[in-house]
Amino acid sequence: MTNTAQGDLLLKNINAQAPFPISFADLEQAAAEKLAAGPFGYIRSGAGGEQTLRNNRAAFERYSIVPRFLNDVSTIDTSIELFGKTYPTPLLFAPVGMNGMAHDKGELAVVEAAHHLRIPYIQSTVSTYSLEEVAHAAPDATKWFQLYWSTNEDIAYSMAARAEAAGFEAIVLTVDTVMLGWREEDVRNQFSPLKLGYAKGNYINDPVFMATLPDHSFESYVQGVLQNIFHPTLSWENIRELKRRTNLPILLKGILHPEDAKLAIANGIDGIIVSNHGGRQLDGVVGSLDALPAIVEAVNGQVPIILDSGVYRGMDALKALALGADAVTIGRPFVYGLALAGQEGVEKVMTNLYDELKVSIALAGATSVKALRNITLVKNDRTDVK
Ligand SMILES: Cc1cc2nc3c(=O)[nH]c(=O)nc-3n(C[C@H](O)[C@H](O)[C@H](O)COP(=O)(O)O)c2cc1C
Ligand SMILES: CCCCCCC(=O)C(=O)O
Repeated sequence: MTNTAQGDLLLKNINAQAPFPISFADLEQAAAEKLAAGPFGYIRSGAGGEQTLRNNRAAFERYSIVPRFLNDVSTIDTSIELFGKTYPTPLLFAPVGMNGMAHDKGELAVVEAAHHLRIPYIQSTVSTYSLEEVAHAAPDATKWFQLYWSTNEDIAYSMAARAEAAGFEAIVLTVDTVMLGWREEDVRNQFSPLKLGYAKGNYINDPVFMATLPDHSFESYVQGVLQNIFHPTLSWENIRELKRRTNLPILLKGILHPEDAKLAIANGIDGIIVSNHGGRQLDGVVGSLDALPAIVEAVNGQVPIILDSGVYRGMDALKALALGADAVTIGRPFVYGLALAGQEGVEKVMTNLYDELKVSIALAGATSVKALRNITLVKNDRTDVK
C-alpha cells in the first residue's frame, strides 16, 4: 500500500458527488428509506426478540486489539487461498436468498460485482434467478452453490448436480435452517417472500422438482416449495450421501459447536462456516465470533473456517481473522448496497469494507492476513496485556 493509495481511500469518498452511506447504520437507514416495509423488515430483522442479532454485535465489541508498531507496514498482503485458488481479499459474499426483493437485477448484479472484485459468489437455493442464469451472467466468476436440503432428497441431489454442471466450484450446505426461525417482523408485515415468487429461480428450472407438481400453475409451485424447503430430518447420513454424489468440496454453514465441527471433519466435510445465520434462525444463540475460538481449536487447521454474522466493518473482519478464521462472509451490508445502487452499490460496500480492513491490518502492526494471527487481542472484561 503506497502512501498515495492510502490517502486515496478516504479522498475518493469525500470527493464523491452524492455520498454513498459508509457505516452500517447509515446503509441500513438508507435502505429503510428506499425499500417497502415488507422487504426491508425481512432483510433487517432477526428471529424472536433479536438477542442473537445483538449477541453478534456484542461479541465484536467485546474484543480489542493491542497494536504493535515500528514494523514496516508499507506493503500489505490481503490475499487468501481457499480450495487451491488465491483471492485478493478475505471478504466474500454470504449466500442471501431472493435478491429480487432488493433490486430487479437481483443475483445477476451481485455475481457481476463478485466477478469484478474477483471474490467468490455464493448463490442461494432460494434465489430469484436460477443457477444457470447466474452462470450465464458471469461465466468466469468463482461461484459456489448454497444448498437447502429438500424433503424430497432427489431435488437436493438434482440441484447439486445442476450446480456442478453449470460450473459452480463448491457446495455450501446450510444446516441451521431445517425450518424457518420465528420471525416476528414478517408476521407483523404479513410478508412471505416465497409466496411472492422471489424464490422461483432454481425451482422452476429444476426438472425433478417440476415433475413432482400436479400442474405448472403459480399456486402449485408455491405449495411445492413449501412442502420441500423445510427439512427437519436432515442428518449426517444425508451429508455422507451428498458427498458420494458430488465431486465438489462441501462446506457446512451454520456450525457453532466444536463437537459438530469435529463431526463435520469426521464425515469428510471440506470447510466450515461458523454462523448463526445473521441472528435469523434460533434466537438466544451465541454470537458467531464468540463461537469461533473453540471451533478453531477443534478444527486445528484441517479445513478452512469462514465466519459470518455481524461483520459490518473492516475492523470486525480483522478480529475474526485474528481469532483464526480464514475468511469472512458479508450478508446484510451488501444487500443494502444492492438495494441502493445495484451492482455499483454492492461494489461500493465491499470496497469500503476492504479499504477499512487494509488500513486496519497496517495500523494493527501486521503485514498480511496470515500475520494477523500473531496480533494480540484482549477481551474488554480483561485489561491485562500479555
Ligand atoms: C435477506 C437474507 C436472506 C438470507 N438467505 C439465506 C439463504 O438463502 N441461505 C443461507 O444459507 N443463508 C441466508 N442468509 C444468511 C446469510 O448467509 C448470512 O449467514 C447472514 O446474513 C450473516 O449475517 P449478517 O447479515 O449479519 O452479515 C440470509 C440472510 C439475509 C439477511
Ligand atoms: C427454510 C428456508 C427458507 C429460506 C429462507 C431464506 C433464508 O435463509 C433467510 O431468510 O434467512
